[in-house]
Parts: sequence; C-alpha cells; structure tokens
Amino acid sequence: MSMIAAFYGGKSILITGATGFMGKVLMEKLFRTSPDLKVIYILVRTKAGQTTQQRVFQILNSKLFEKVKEVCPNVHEKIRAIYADLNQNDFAISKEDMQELLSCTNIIFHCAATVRFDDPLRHAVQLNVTATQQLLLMASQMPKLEAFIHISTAFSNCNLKHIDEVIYPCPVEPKKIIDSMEWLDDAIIDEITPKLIGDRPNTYTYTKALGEMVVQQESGNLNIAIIRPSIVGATWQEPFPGWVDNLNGPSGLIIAAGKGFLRSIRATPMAVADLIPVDTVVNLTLAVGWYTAVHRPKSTLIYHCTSGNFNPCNWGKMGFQVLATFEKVPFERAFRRPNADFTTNTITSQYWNAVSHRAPAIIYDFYLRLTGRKPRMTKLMNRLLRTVSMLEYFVNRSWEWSTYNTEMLMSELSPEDQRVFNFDVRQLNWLEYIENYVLGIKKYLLKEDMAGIPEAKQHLRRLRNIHYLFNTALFLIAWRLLIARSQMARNVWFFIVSFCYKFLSYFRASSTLKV
Ligand SMILES: CCCCCCCCCCCCCCCCCCCCCCCCCCCCCC(=O)SCCNC(=O)CCNC(=O)[C@H](O)C(C)(C)COP(=O)(O)OP(=O)(O)OC[C@H]1O[C@@H](n2cnc3c(N)ncnc32)[C@H](O)[C@@H]1OP(=O)(O)O
Ligand SMILES: NC(=O)C1=CN([C@@H]2O[C@H](COP(=O)(O)OP(=O)(O)OC[C@H]3O[C@@H](n4cnc5c(N)ncnc54)[C@H](OP(=O)(O)O)[C@@H]3O)[C@@H](O)[C@H]2O)C=CC1
Repeated sequence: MSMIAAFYGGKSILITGATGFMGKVLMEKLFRTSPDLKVIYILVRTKAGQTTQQRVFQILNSKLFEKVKEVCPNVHEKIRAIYADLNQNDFAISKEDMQELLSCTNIIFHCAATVRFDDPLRHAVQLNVTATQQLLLMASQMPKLEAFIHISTAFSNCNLKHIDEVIYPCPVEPKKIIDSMEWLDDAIIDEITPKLIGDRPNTYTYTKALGEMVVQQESGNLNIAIIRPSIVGATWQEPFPGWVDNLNGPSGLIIAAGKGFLRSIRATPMAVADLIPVDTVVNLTLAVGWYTAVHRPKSTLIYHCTSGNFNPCNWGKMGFQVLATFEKVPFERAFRRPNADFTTNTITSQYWNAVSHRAPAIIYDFYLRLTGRKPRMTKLMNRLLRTVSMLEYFVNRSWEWSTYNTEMLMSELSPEDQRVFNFDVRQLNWLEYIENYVLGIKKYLLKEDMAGIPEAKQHLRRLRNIHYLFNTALFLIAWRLLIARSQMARNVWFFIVSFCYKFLSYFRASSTLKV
C-alpha cells in the first residue's frame, strides 16, 4: 500500500493554478491514486467567455482525465471550483467560500503564476509575489493546515551557475517592491525594471525569486516546502506518455521547427537541456506534500526537480532526436521541410535569420498578395523570432543544481511509493521520451490524426522538389548573369561545356567499339 496515496485519503486539498499545465496533471494524479480524498478546492477565474464550472467541465472531460473517471467515477462531486482572481484583493473570493477554505483546507499546492517572460513587472509582481503573500496570509488562518507547497522554478536564480537548495536574497526586499508597485506609474516601472532584475534575463525569473523570499519571510509557523522544477515538458509515463497542452518551453519551438518555420536557432549543442517531465514534477510534489505534513522538517526545505545531474541530455542530442522523429511522423501542411540547425555565433545566426526566416516569409507574403490574399507570414515570423530570442538565454548556458533534499526524500520513500510516485529521472530514456513528446505535440496540441501521415510525407516530398527546382532556377539565373558580365566566367563555362562534350564523345566511341 502506498503511504503517500493513503495520506491524501480523506484530505481537503487547495490547488491554485489547477487549470494550468502542471495543475491539471497534479489533480489527475491525486484523483487517480487517492480517489478517497475528501475534496479538491481549485481557485479558478473566468476566461475566454467560460464560467468556472464550464472550465472544470472541460478539464474533466478531456483525454487527460479518462483514467480518473474509471477509478473515481464521482470525480465531479469531489472537485469544488471556487471563483477567484489572484490579481484582486482577497482574490475576490466570496465570504462563504473563504470561510469554507479557511476552516477545511489540509494541504495547499500553490502552482498559479504568470510564466510569461515578457510580462510587465507590475503584473508579474502581482501574481508571483503579492498573490503568494496573500495566500500565505490565508494559510496562516487555517487551523487544519498540514502543509503548504510552493511551486517555484529552478531558474529563479539563473544568474548563478551553481545553485544550492537555499533561498538566495534579492538586493531589494520584496515588501519594498510590492509597496512601490502601488504608487509608481507604469512608465517609471518600465524604466527601472532592467535595474531591478539586474543580471536575470526577465521579469519571470526575478519575480519567482522574490516569491521565494516572501515564502521564507512570511512562513511563520507554517509547514512549508518549495519545489523548483527546471524546464517542464510533456508527460513521461502518466497517465500516458507525451501529453502536453501548451506552447511553453520547447513545445512551441518544436512545432515551429516541425512546420518548417524555424530553420535555425542560436543554441549551444553541448549545453545541458535540463528538461523534466511534468508527471515527474507532480510525483515529487505529492511526495513533498506528504513528507512536509508527516515529518514536519524544522526549516523550509527546497527541492530541485531537475534532470541534469542525474541523467544529462544536451540540446544537440535533443535537436537530433526531434528532427529524426519528424522523419517518421511529420506534421501536416508544413510551410517548408523541417531542417533546423543550431548556430553558436551571433553573426551567423543573424545571417540565417535573414536568409532562412525573413526572406522566405517576405517571398510568401508577396505570393499571398499576388493571389489576392492577406499577407501574414512576416508578422508570424517576427513573433517567432522574438520568442526564440527570449528562449536563447536558456539554450546557451548550463547550470548545476544540488539535489540533496530530493535524494534524501527518494531514500525516505517505501519501494511501493518509489514506484507509484516515481521521480527518479535516472530511469528516463531520452530518445524514447523525445519521440513521445513530438508525437504528443502532434496528437494533443496540433490535434492531427495519425492517418494523415502518408499525406504529410507526400507534402514534404513536394516541398523538397519545389526546393530543388527553386535552387536550380536561382543558380541558372545567377550563372547566366555572371556569364553576361565576366570573360573569366565565359571561359570557365566554355571549358566545362567542351569537357562534357569530349567526355560524352569518348564514352559513345568506346561503347560502340565494345559492340
Ligand atoms: C553537435 C551537433 C548538433 C546538431 C544539432 C542538430 C540540429 C537540430 C536542430 C533542431 C531544432 C529542433 C527544435 C527545437 C528543439 C529544442 C529547442 C530548444 C528550445 C527550448 C527552449 C526552452 C527554454 C525554456 C526556458 C524555461 C526556463 C524557465 C522555465 C519556467 O520556469 S516557466 C515556463 C516557461 N515559460 C515559457 O516558456 C513562456 C514563454 N512565453 C512567453 O513568454 C510569451 O508567450 C512570448 C514567447 C513572449 C510570446 O508572447 P507574444 O505576446 O508574442 O505572443 P502570445 O503570448 O500572445 O501568443 C501568441 C500566440 O500563441 C499562443 N500561445 C502563446 N503561449 C501559449 C501557451 N502557453 N499555450 C497556448 N497557446 C499559447 C497564443 O494563444 C497566441 O495565439 P493567437 O491568439 O492565435 O495569436
Ligand atoms: N512550465 C514550466 O516550464 C515551468 C513552470 N514552473 C512553475 O510551475 C507552476 C505552474 O506552471 P504551469 O502550469 O506551467 O503554468 P501555466 O501558465 O500553464 O498555468 C498557470 C496557472 O496560473 C493561473 N493563473 C494565472 N493568473 C491567475 C489569476 N490572476 N487568477 C487565478 N489564476 C491565475 C492560470 O489560470 P488560467 O488558466 O485562468 O490562466 C493557470 O491555472 C508555476 O508556478 C511556474 O512558475 C516552474 C518551472 C518550469
């Protein structure tokens, strides 16, 4: 019997960010392994015209929850969606709902965050710092609370090369930042943002670091742990391999490469690609929840959920495998044949951006205009290049994360828990994982049918022929222009033609003699 699964039985669990990538997998696993849990409260806002109930309904009826419905048929009754907006005071939770949350909650998993790299500082602070502070305040009023688990990121201290399982202070106190956001206007905030974030690459990593400081400062008597995952990717094993539902991290770039938009990226092939499957992060999170509640460590423990020091894979290997998978299972209606490459040099990268990205987009838009359609490729390409430039920071560096706490926890688990809540990435086969990841993107993100693979391959063959034809035509035009202008080129051309003629005459004569 799994001790962790048994621990969550009969518990009331509060999850923020349950509609997000990680939150959904966390809920799924909880329901599947502890179907006798009492209730999961989720804080949900309305979005894209959908009410909170409609959003929950959509999640529960998705493929991800198919297995859950078998083990926990009354899952609808065990999930309680509470309207909340983490940007508002008291999260805009009604009095009755707040009362219920305060009196019943046993465990909190705080996953909600803005993960956008380019969010204005005010918004990132509101969600990643102020909301965390407010949630801690709520937690301190919960008499039955056993553990508060905060999800941070392994990159909150990406300005350091070696990162320990400790909270590193930021130069300006989070409280001062929170206060200043109230009275500074947007223009001034934009101006001071680069100074505040210092050597971090974006507001996301900076505010996640501030969020950790808030957790440390406001922990009081709470039983808290922090989890720092690295780049979270598709599921490895559970509930099935390859599940992914958003474009964050590598997923968006894999689509761009598979559809032939992305042909080159400035990345260091030997740099460690510290990807971690989302189900691994969730297993560790649930194990940490159990350990923190049952063992009540004296201080706030930080757990790195990374793959680099257990089972490293680099971007070169990952890129190769992604391309190899495109050969077997190509994406439909590609713009060009997938043939991406890594460059390490900024100038070469700019050259390829001009030749392989911007030029084809301009040519295609010209073609769209000619055929009376609205041009759109240049806009799309600019967006893609902006995204790539934001991710480049992470694919040109390697980090080392110490993992003593994570290893300690692994050794504390029973063999059954090590199996059911497996977070040992040494067992992960990267080639298999990446193949399933690409397949998962095709199935669950692009919603493409496997039956369309022969047609997709046929389309790629057509694109290859067009490519050869285009290059040959380009070469002939260039050569014709050269011959018209240069005596030297004419001499070379004369030499080649006469050489070919002699070779053919010799070949014909010798074959006639043999007969
Ligand atoms: C030795 C030899 C070597 C040889 C090598 C061989 C070469 C092989 C090369 C092959 C290449 C193959 C492919 C590549 C394979 C690997 C590539 C490596 C890349 C990996 C990069 C990973 C780096 C991640 C680093 C993460 C560090 C921190 C981790 C975290 O803690 S948080 C999670 C990470 N967060 C993110 O990823 C968020 C990033 N996103 C943003 O910040 C923004 O979205 C943005 C990128 C700035 C874009 O903003 P925009 O305003 O321009 O766009 P917008 O957001 O409005 O979106 C545009 C449309 O896209 C839709 N959309 C956007 N995001 C999402 C989403 N998450 N889910 C769903 N849909 C999304 C959006 O709806 C818009 O659509 P529209 O409305 O229809 O227009
Ligand atoms: N994905 C990754 O690569 C990594 C993620 N992390 C961390 O993991 C956690 C989860 O990330 P992930 O699931 O990928 O992120 P997502 O962007 O998929 O999910 C974010 C969640 O936060 C919710 N949220 C955002 N703003 C509000 C708001 N104002 N009120 C209520 N809810 C809100 C979103 O709700 P809604 O659906 O309404 O938008 C969503 O449920 C985050 O803390 C992130 O920092 C750490 C390392 C890597």
